[in-house]
Amino acid sequence: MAKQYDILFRLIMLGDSGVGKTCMLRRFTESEFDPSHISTIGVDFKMKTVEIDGIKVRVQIWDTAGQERYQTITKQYYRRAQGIIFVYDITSESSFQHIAKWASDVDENALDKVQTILVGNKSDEEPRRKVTKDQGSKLAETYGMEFFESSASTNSNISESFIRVTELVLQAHKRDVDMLFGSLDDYLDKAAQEEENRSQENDGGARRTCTC
Ligand SMILES: Nc1nc2c(ncn2[C@@H]2O[C@H](COP(=O)(O)OP(=O)(O)OP(=O)(O)O)[C@@H](O)[C@H]2O)c(=O)[nH]1
Repeated sequence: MAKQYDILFRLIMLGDSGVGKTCMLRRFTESEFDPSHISTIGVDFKMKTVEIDGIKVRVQIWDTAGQERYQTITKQYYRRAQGIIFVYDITSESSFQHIAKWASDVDENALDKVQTILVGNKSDEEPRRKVTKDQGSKLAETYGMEFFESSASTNSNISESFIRVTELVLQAHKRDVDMLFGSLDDYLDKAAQEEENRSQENDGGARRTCTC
């Protein structure tokens, strides 16, 4: 059977227990909202295919447990993610403060090239708001991330957040994607050129230090 997508990326959702990670994911992948809170145990995942600039991207989205006791397990998934969605709840100041902890865990465990965004969920809960939009946006700026406020309940900014992080991942891996879509000739020419460069370097005895 023909492949239904062109490229696969892994995204991971991180944030305190109860901020709405599972609800956001269900809203995005199944267009559903379930108001009950059944804490995720360890890690769960869902898939969805989105089309960006004519490229069919299959996203595998890992929904992690926010509870502290599962963090040894969840950290093992960080290195395999190309994109991360940090989530806090706009009605919970502590979930917002803990973003610093989630971000530092990612610094220690994730890939250098990983793309991140910050999402303040439950924007429908305006009367119970504890974290202003400005605070969210400033924190995101500090970490060099893009920022969204979303609501899984009213379906506000849910697909926008998931699609944006996928676009960022796609841009960050543009070279691989171009290679995938370039003609075989281009690919072979490039491989031959690289091979030639390598053999010239070896012949000259020159050694280069990779700074990547
Ligand atoms: N008002 C409102 N409630 C929400 C929203 N998203 C989630 N909730 C509620 O918040 C609670 C927790 O949602 P979950 O999605 O289970 O939270 P989680 O972050 O996955 O929690 P863990 O699995 O324990 O890490 C549930 O009772 C949801 O109904 C939202 O956008 N608005």
